[in-house]
Amino acid sequence: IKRLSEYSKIRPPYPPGPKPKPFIGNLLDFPATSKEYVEWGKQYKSTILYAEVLGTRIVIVNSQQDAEELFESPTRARMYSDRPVIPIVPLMDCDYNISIMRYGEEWRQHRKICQNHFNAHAARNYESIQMAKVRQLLQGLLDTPKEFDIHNKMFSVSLTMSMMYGYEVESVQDPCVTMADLALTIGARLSVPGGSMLNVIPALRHIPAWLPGAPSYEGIKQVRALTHEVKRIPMEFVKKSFENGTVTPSLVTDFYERKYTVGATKEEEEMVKNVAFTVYGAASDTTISSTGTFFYAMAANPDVQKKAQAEIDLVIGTKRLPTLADRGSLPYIEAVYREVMRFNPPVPLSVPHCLSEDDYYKGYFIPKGDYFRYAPAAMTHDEEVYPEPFSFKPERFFDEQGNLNTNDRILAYSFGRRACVGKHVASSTMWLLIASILACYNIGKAKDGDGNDIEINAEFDEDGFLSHKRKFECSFVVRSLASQQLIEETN
Ligand code: HEM
Repeated sequence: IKRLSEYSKIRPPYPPGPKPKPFIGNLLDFPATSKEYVEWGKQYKSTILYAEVLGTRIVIVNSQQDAEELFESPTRARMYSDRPVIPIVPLMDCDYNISIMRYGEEWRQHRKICQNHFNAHAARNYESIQMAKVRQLLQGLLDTPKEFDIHNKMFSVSLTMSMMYGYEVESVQDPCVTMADLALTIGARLSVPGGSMLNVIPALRHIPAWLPGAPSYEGIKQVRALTHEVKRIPMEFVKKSFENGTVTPSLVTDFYERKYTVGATKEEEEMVKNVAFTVYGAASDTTISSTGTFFYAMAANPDVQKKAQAEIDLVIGTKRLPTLADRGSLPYIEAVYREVMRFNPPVPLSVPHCLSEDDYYKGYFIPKGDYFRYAPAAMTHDEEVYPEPFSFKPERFFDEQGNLNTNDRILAYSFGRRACVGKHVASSTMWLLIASILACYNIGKAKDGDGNDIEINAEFDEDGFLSHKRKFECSFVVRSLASQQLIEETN
């Protein structure tokens, strides 16, 4: 097709999608939620779709098969691994972030550090921190069960800060947490194509801020100042812990141990810091989202919960908490984990990739420079693959003989060379959390003042990047005195 179109100068069409309006394109009809992509797919009878927003061309893939072909086939993987240039990113001092780096040598070197520290084998090094944080979570749920949302957040951010810096977060009000959250929220809002005029017309940055019509720099300055602090505070902490002899193992402290003994270059130091800063943003909210989905799924599906608890009681008993060594012996818990990640992929519409060369696929033209996104939420709700996709059914991951089936690919971690490099850490964290909470707690509906069940809404909210369970109430009741003692003894 490529040769033919070059020869005839007639190119194949873009994939189907809604007709763009002048200048704004599809800004007004661009889906606000991932469910709408499934509808678009049905409406335009295609698993590959096309839209334009303020001059940015966006291709969206709704099917796993297409995503595997485009992101992973040896002939295409490289072409689909770049990230779009977002002009506002360097102005906010956010170009340290690996997940938005252009595909190239700088990204490759950072990715290598990530792979060395988060591959399947290395991920096991984090088990003692994961266990300690899960136990703190269990204790928090015992002390103030109604505050399960806060415990969820505390678990995720304290785990990440501990793994990266050995930094002990005291509360979700820790300045490092509040500032990072604010920087990520404002930064994400400004980084989308329509988030700032600087993304649409980069040359506007040459207009002095005092001139009428100049773009606003308020948000940019705020993100820059917050990013500076979020980088400074944990590094100060690491420095002090070396001075005071109170260092605990973590990615950054291990690096400095090495630097002070065998030496390391300044470039390596910068890269390790960049990895640690990136992981806070990449790991925290995604884990919070997955845990929120798990809490909801258990409260709304008591039968699933009972089945999972029966398996834990049979295999582990009630005298100890689960460990990662139990993972292979608890297939139903494994299926609950897979179903949590399927039911609500935390990033329902992927981080944008960018095409580095023109491509021709399924008779469509996909030009170089296009934003390329895939919709994991559309894939994990494909009725052909997952019948009754909006029901929470871990049973879908078993074969007819009652063994776990081979569908163990977690689509929420994405495809190809930019796929989540922390997926082994994320997987063990989520598994341990699920097994430990089910071992100790019954999650159920909360009661109102008259003792009636409070119904749980089934809604999830999407902010353009992440999907989170909408706020709901539920109860955490410790399963037995033995469970309570286990929690208290281990804290
Ligand atoms: C449930 C938890 C998690 C989910 C669902 C998740 C999902 C994702 C997704 C969808 C991407 C973008 C992939 C793409 O662009 O195609 C990503 C990138 C990334 N993730 Fe995760 N993630 C999780 C946890 C983690 C953890 C625990 C770490 C680190 C320990 C991590 C580190 C990263 C990094 C560094 C990137 C950027 C990779 C690159 O651009 O080369 N993530 N993740």
